[in-house]
Amino acid sequence: MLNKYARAFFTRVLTPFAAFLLRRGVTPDAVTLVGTAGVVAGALVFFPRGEFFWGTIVITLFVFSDLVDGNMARQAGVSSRWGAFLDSTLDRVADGAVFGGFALWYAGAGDDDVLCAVSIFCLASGQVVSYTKARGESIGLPVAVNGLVERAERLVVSLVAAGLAGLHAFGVPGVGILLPIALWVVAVGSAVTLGQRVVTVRREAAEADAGGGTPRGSEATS
Ligand SMILES: CCCCCCCC/C=C\CCCCCCCC(=O)OC[C@H](COP(=O)(O)O[C@@H]1[C@H](O)[C@H](OP(=O)(O)O)[C@@H](O)[C@H](O)[C@H]1O)OC(=O)CCCCCCC/C=C\CCCCCCCC
Ligand SMILES: Nc1ccn([C@@H]2O[C@H](COP(=O)(O)O)[C@@H](O)[C@H]2O)c(=O)n1
Ligand SMILES: [Mg+2]
Ligand SMILES: [Mg+2]
Repeated sequence: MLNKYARAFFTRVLTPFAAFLLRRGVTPDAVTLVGTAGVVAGALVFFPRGEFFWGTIVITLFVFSDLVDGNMARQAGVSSRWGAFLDSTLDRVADGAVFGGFALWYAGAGDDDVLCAVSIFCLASGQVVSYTKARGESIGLPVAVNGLVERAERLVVSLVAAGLAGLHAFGVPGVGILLPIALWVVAVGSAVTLGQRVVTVRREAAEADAGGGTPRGSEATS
């Protein structure tokens, strides 16, 4: 949903900044790499210590690089298969760090086994949700569904909640509950999204197989 409705807005807002970086000789790949490093550092330095406010601020400063890199590549006319691969692969790394950071907090000083497990479920299910699309497309299917909770939703819901929960450290009462709520929402939403994508791939695969088309890709039927 956010990908559909918010992307156009952020493209407009970030285009001048992307153009500025290109003029300074910065490459889209550099933005992809630095952005991912910033998200990973923000998540793994701050979240395991329960410093959710500062962790979220650092991550937010870097996570928008994921919208800037593609914007730069398109403006410069250098969009490439390598860039697409790098972007998607490093998205998985960044997501792993964010939800891994939550899991480390709950496994340590946060001391909550259930929320640790929910965080790990968010991490794993998010990766599988993305994999369904990548694998479906690799065997020549359109995978014409995005589902309830895509990556943008997973990040926005969990980071907004983490940022607000972090205000607890500044004396704001009652905000600590927001992060557990968000993690449960992302976990349930990811499970629903996984179901939506699997059902779609099953239908598309049945239609393609019935049509007698040859599956694309060397491993298509493995
Ligand atoms: C006093 C208050 C304290 C609270 C502070 C909180 C402030 C911070 C709050 C929120 C910040 C969260 C921002 C998160 C933005 C995430 C943007 C982003 O990275 O989106 C990525 C997404 C997908 O990009 P790709 O096409 O490159 O990725 C594909 C995707 O990963 C697929 O995965 P799947 O969906 O299938 O699981 C893969 O299949 C595919 O391989 C991969 O290529 O981009 C979008 O979706 C575009 C829309 C982005 C919408 C962003 C909305 C932001 C909303 C609120 C922003 C709040 C701004 C606050 C600024 C504060 C500054 C300090
Ligand atoms: N280093 C990069 C990063 C991205 N691309 C291209 O942009 C597409 C992703 O666009 P986003 O707006 O989601 O970032 C990606 O599929 C590539 O075509 C690139 O070339 N190099
Ligand atoms: Mg990107
Ligand atoms: Mg990306």
